[in-house]
Amino acid sequence: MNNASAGSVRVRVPASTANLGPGFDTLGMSLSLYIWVEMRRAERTTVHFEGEGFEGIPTDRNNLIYKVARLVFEAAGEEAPELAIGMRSDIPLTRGLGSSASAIIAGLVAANALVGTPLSKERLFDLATGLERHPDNVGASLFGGIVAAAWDGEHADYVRIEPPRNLRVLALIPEFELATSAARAVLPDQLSLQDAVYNISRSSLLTAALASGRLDLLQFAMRDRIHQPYRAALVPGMERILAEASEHGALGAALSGAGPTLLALVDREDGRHERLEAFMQQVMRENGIEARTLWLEPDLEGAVCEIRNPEDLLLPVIEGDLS
Ligand SMILES: Nc1ncnc2c1ncn2[C@@H]1O[C@H](COP(=O)(O)OP(=O)(O)OP(=O)(O)O)[C@@H](O)[C@H]1O
Ligand SMILES: N[C@@H](CCO)C(=O)O
Repeated sequence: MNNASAGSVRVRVPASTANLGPGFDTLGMSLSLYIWVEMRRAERTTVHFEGEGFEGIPTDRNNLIYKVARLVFEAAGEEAPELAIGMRSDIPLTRGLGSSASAIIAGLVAANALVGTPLSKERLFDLATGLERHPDNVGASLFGGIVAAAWDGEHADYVRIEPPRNLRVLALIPEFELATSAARAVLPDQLSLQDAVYNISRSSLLTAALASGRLDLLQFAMRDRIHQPYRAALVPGMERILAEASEHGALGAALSGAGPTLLALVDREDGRHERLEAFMQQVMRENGIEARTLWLEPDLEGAVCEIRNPEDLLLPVIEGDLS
């Protein structure tokens, strides 16, 4: 990711799914949906969006990407400059696919490259986790693959796991938005010892199963008692899909992050993909929810700096820019 003292940088960052069922705030997996962010120093901060879905997102220094870029300049001992920021994204916002985490990672990685890469990936991970408050989505977006991570309030440790080769992902994305803050507000302050043990055992088994390619264990290991049951009322149809997806060919199913997207993990060689997709769509329809499906792969690269193609700039050339 060395892009020392670049005048202008572009990064590509994958979406992610958090929790994978029981691994609440600790397990994440990156997905083959992307945000691209271009950044250069400018006389005045501007944010330029390409594509839809950014209505209401600030286009000045209040933009999330500008704010996180400032942190990098400050950590590198530089005064934060004004920035021209351009972005394009395939990641739907506020749907449980880690849009805020991928934007944070994009801002950090792009700004770091702009200053000459003074901060390590591990330092960027700490900064990102400090902003999101949990390391699951940001870890997966930064490192790619599957990430198991823990945060002590200042520092996040992690292990990256290469996803099993046969793993494919079906995402069922409802039309409605569900803010992470709203989906966290329904969670209880305290848990019983039984529920804590239930989740620790499933989450440990799930991590070991993913690391060793034991896809046969996912159905059992992806069960959860500490967040999905409380969030079920926010996502009509979720309970039935999680309970029955395996009968239609899923290896396991979960609420993606804070929802409302639902995720089924499948074996790419299983012949029941269409049947599973039809089942999940039908349950949503029966609950009066419009939803679309996307077949995705685990992303293996995480955040990468891209060489820009001069014919394919996200940022319009702005008179007076400094590069
Ligand atoms: N590219 C972006 N630029 C600026 N702000 C963004 C961008 N992407 C997301 N955000 C901010 O993040 C918010 C969504 O964050 P939220 O945590 O609620 O959902 P999510 O990250 O999509 O899902 P989850 O965290 O459950 O996976 C948006 O409403 C917006 O304020
Ligand atoms: N682990 C987080 C992911 C959403 O950002 C949650 O489930 O609330």
